[in-house]
Amino acid sequence: MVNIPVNAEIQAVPIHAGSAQGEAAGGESTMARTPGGPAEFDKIGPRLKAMLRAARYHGVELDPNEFRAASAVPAAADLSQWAQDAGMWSRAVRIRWSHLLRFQDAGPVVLLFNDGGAALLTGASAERNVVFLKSADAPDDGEAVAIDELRLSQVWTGEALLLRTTRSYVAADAPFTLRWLAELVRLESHALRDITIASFTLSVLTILPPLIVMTVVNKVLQFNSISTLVLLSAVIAVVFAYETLLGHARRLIINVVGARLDTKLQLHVFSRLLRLPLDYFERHPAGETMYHLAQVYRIREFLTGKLLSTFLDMITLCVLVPVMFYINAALAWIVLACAVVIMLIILAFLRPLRRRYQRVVDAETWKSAALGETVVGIKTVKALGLEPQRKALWDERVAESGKARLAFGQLASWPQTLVTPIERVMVLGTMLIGAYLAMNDRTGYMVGGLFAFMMIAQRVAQPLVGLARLVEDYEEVGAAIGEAASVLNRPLESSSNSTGLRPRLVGEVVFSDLTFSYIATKTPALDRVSFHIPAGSMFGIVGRSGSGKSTIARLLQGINRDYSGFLKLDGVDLKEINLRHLRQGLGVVLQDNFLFRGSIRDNIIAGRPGLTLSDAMRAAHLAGAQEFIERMPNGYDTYIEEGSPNLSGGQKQRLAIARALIHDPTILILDEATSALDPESEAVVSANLMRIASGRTMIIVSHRLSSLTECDNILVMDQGKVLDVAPHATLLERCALYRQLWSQQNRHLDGRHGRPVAVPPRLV
Ligand SMILES: Nc1ncnc2c1ncn2[C@@H]1O[C@H](COP(=O)(O)OP(=O)(O)OP(=O)(O)O)[C@@H](O)[C@H]1O
Repeated sequence: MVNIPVNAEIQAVPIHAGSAQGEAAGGESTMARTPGGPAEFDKIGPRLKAMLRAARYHGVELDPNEFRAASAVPAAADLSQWAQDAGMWSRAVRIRWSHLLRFQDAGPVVLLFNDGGAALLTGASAERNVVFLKSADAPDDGEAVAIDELRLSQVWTGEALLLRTTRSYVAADAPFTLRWLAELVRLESHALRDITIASFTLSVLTILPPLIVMTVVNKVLQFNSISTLVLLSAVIAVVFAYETLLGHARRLIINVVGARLDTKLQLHVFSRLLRLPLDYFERHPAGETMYHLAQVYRIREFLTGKLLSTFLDMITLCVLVPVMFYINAALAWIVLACAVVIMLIILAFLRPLRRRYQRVVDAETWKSAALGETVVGIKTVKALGLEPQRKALWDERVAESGKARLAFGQLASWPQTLVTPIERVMVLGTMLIGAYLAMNDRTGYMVGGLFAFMMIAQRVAQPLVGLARLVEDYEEVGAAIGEAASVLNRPLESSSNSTGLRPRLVGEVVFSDLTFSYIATKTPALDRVSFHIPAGSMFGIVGRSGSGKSTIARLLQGINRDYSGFLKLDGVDLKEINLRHLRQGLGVVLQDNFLFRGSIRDNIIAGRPGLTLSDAMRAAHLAGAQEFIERMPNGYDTYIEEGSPNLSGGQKQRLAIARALIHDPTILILDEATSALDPESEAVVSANLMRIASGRTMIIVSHRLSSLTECDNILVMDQGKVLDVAPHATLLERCALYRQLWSQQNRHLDGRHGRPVAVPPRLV
């Protein structure tokens, strides 16, 4: 690693050969991949450190756990990708000394060193011919060291990483609006420029055939000029060949632009969807969300289809309209007048059409919600024989949407009906008037001109009508943008995944005077709740149904953050902690856990980087799942379908526990995780609880008091308030509600219905 002495003027830079290599290889790659354990600043290698500091200067907190290295020593490209993934603008560049001298007041630039180290370039002085470097380890207020070209060249690879916050609207946090879409299109300006040039050229070429026809009629036919005919044939052949090639190239570019826009839109939509708060998904049916998001495809089709083709048609118009006036001004005015009338008709229908279309959107939303709900709840539908009711609901929703579509279609056909005769007048009317004018023309040139005009008028009519229709289509797309925005523009879970503190988590939890109410509820779910969970302890939460147990677990996961009072994790306010960092330190097992389609191994690893089969086996062993997995035909490669129908409830639950344990979380929350298990499965999980708990804070929410007796402390909740916190034995003595719950659950073991005699299961 290159050590840059603090408070030193120009001096030799000592190099500890190999040390950084080792640190980078050992420190970065293992830390970056260590399951769960948040990488600590001190333990990561110099290149990551330098990047963290440079990003911090721009207000962005990079996460070392998200760094993906292709090689042991982090390469410039990987580092740059890391910053880009966090939403920053970053480039890995190879630059010369003379360029370094230009970084006088820019933000820090990361310079990579030959030995795997790195430093921050914080400024430069062209007069003194030095740059100012700071070691990645130097304190924030430490002075930078002036280094000259010779000394830097001994250690520097010539590579630098430039970073800044992105200024583009096409950023992950930007709202989904027309402006955002326009910016998305603008980013394709090179391709659009090429398309425009090609279209303009093609438009110019379209003038030639009518002019040639005019010449053939006026000159060749009238004067029998064979040589002119031959020349015109040659021109036509060249024009056609050129037109064909250019048309092909234009289609190719349009295709590429379309695919790129499509990809960007889809990536953006999905990344925003994932960052919506859980609250949103709890309040909106899955079908509704999916329908709204499906509207994004209509927007994309509009952008790359109608909008683009109308834009190209406009180029054609700009070229053809002057030619039309050149050939015959009177006829040209007739065409323009017709176009204006068409435009007025379509504009008159816009408002009523918008209203009817809104009804279609509403009906479709309800229809999709019913479909989604039925698919998600199909087990309940079948079990309770609710098919007729669901069918009746579906029939009703389909009828409503059919009615709305019919009403819209009927109204939408009116402008079409009114526009068609005017379109005909535009073409045929001009022909008749043109023929009349030609008959009275004494020059003899009018006939050829009329042919040419007819050919051009046909080409002009289409774009003019298309332009009018674009306004109508825009209404629909405006509605589609509104629908997609109604999902995508909700407040996100955190302003950005790249902000917030990333403290080292130990597992101490403190609730102090915390009050929380769910939206649109009157009574608080938690009312001035205060308690303390020491790091590494086992903490139980009990209480009647609705007393606020799961709400405590939700707040700990940062699902809801709008509470009053304090919730601190290792002394840091939870609201200040980076959400992704927080959840990486947590493991959560719920009563009903969703397993994804894929192998058992994939489900346990759940796509976390750097984890292998042996990590999955270790977690499965800890969760008591190893034995049944090994008995399965394909062991860890056994395929699980969506919703895991081929696993029992107990097996599913143990897999979920293994999945929560694989990244070695600092805090493990079991929210009614064993409540629905059969006694045998529960016994297996309980038997492993102590082993699972070792080295971490365990929070167990449970109705079954017998599974909490080994806890260091048990919190008794009632109607959102803390009733008591104490170990099992103490609670039995002093907490009436706890005693009552205990005796209710163990009545069968105690004939006297009084003092508990049940022996809780031993946890081993
Ligand atoms: N998403 C939500 N939106 C609105 N209110 C909610 C929501 N979740 C819970 N509540 C309300 O908050 C209160 C506490 O609920 P919570 O789920 O925390 O209780 P609990 O003790 O875990 O209950 P149970 O043991 O039945 O799971 C209840 O009155 C419940 O109706």
